[in-house]
Amino acid sequence: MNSVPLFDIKAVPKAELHVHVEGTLEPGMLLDFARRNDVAIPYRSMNDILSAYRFSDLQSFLEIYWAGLTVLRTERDFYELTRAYLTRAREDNVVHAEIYVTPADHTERGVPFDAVMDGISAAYADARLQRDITGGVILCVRRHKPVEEAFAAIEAARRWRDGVVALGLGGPEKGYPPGPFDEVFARARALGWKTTAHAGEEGPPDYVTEAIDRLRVDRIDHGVQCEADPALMRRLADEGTPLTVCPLSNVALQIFPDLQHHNLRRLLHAGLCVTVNSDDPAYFGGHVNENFVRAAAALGLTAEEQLTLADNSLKAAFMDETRRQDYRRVIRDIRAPLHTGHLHDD
Ligand SMILES: Nc1ncnc2[nH]cnc12
Ligand SMILES: [Zn+2]
Repeated sequence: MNSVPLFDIKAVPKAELHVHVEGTLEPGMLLDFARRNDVAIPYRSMNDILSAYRFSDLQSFLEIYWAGLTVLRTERDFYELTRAYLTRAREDNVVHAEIYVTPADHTERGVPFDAVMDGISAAYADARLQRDITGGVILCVRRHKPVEEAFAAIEAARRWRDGVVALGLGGPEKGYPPGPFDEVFARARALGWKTTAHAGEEGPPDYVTEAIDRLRVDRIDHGVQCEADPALMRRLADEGTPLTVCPLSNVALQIFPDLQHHNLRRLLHAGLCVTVNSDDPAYFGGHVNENFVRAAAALGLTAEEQLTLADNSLKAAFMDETRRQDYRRVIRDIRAPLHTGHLHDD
């Protein structure tokens, strides 16, 4: 008799809520796009690229990531990049994906706003039909730039309203609290948009509090630093504010020394609505299922805990209600035999 649990995260439908499309640019694609668009890059081979991908903190990563995204120039590039991500995500049983894109990182290099948004929107339209995956763009505004840039991005993006699921805040965190963006976020809310912000990734718990109180966000991206503030932890649990946690990203950027020291399980047990995401999978070593599998192995996450994490992603998604309930029912059906002991291979 064998009692190895038959649990495979691939069988579990899930939403990915925190992934930067520019961070899905795999090294092979980066080299191809550089060649196709005649963009000079500091790498000649995959090995050059892979040896550059060692980071000491968020800033050291962002510098490499900003250099990499300069190879993206045309609508076709954004289409192919997004299509490749959505195809890969569907293999992980992602049924709904909300991808961050930062148009200002591209428009400041002369890439038209339309090329970014049209390319991504076309990839979503095809993926919806061909792969039954839904979602859309989280319009990312840059916290280290003037708020005027953010207001302009919102106005420019209104033409793609059907494809934009939310406004988000990203970029270097330390020294850039979210508060100054309060009116930007109020504008998004007035347009009926959902909102989210990176906070408490490497910045202090106060930034999480500020994002909730001043930006009035629906979700927090990362948020792992909240543990240093027990009152904030209780508040996040009581208010059910979802955290889009990215375990492999946090280790790659040395926020935790390794996955064994990640606080994901503690946050879950404190009653927070924690989700698992990839952030920048081409840079941090894995897509969403890899994040689940590696975190589960390092932290001893049970099947029950992993199902809760996946269910939280559906609860926290900005998605169609019927579709949400359909997939939450699938998770309930996977969960049921756990309680009757039939999951074991005996
Ligand atoms: N982890 C991260 N934090 C802030 N901004 C980002 N842009 C891409 N990845 C990011
Ligand atoms: Zn991020």
